[in-house]
Amino acid sequence: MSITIQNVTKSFGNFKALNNINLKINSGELVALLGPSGCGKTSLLRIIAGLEKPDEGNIIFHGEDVSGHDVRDRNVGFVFQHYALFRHMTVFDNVAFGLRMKPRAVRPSEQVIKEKVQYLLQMVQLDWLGDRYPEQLSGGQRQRIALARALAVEPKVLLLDEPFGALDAKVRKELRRWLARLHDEIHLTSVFVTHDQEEAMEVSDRIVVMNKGVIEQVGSPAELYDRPANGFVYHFLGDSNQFKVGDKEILFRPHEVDLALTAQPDYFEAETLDIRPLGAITRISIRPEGQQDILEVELTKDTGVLQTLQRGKTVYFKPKPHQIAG
Ligand SMILES: Nc1ncnc2c1ncn2[C@@H]1O[C@H](COP(=O)(O)OP(=O)(O)OP(=O)(O)O)[C@@H](O)[C@H]1O
Repeated sequence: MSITIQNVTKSFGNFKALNNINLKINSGELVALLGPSGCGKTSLLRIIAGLEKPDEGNIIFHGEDVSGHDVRDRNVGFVFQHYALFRHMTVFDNVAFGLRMKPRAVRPSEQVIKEKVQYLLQMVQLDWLGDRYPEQLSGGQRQRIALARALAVEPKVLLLDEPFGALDAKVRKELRRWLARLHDEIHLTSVFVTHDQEEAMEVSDRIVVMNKGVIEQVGSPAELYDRPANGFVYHFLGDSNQFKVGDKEILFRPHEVDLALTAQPDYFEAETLDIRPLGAITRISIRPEGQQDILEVELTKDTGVLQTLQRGKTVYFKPKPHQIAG
């Protein structure tokens, strides 16, 4: 099921939360809406779902304009960050809920429901938890059950709003890898809201970078990282340094620098402020001669210069600046 978003605009009072959004999401794609708080990600997701009406514009599911359709008729599954499971129901009953609520004419038999719920619980790898109640689960398990519940009614589109936002960093990482693998298996058209660039890069086929109600750029994680359309995308997609050379500012990422212990042509002098081994990489903070701003440099831990580099000592650096289009 492809999704086309056409000229969508939405205001709350005088505030334009979405300004003429156009986007095509291909069938089976996993797309992240990425941007800072308040940029309009959730509003766009709610408009796709039919939970919110745009002031202008259309939502088209696989060639059919669903703009006038109610949320119930759009066949979308949701997982929200705080989308609580029903507390008084077991895990099994939570997942079965949507199927049991179907109109009698299309409702599957209890036997079919049972098989389906078992299958879904296996898919989220929690089939041994069917008899438990939500409060007896960890946060990560609850989110997986919420996903199984969303998938039970065989939605055509899956919408996830910061589904792992409330979890600790390690569980979050595990769950997003698991989600990416699951998506590889079932290929359900999915849209996923996050403000975390690492999450977006790790999970999605394409990323939509949003800012202040508009789309800044759409592309694969590698495209956005290597060829950002503007400074906003560049800064949002990873750590960056700004360095003044004369009256020009150059931008580069921490790994886009060479360090040397002796003066070389095209290298700038700096003071070594800090050296932090972080596992596979070592992060070095340096302050260029005559400047206030501190620059971050990242080298792989076996880089030769690290053998002799010392805090407080002079170092020479050569940025490999990034080209930003536009
Ligand atoms: N129901 C509403 N009434 C008034 N303003 C709203 C409403 N919903 C959203 N907004 C405003 O619209 C803007 C976009 O909100 P939205 O929730 O879409 O942003 P977001 O990118 O999802 O942000 P976050 O990451 O913080 O959830 C925000 O400035 C928000 O305050």
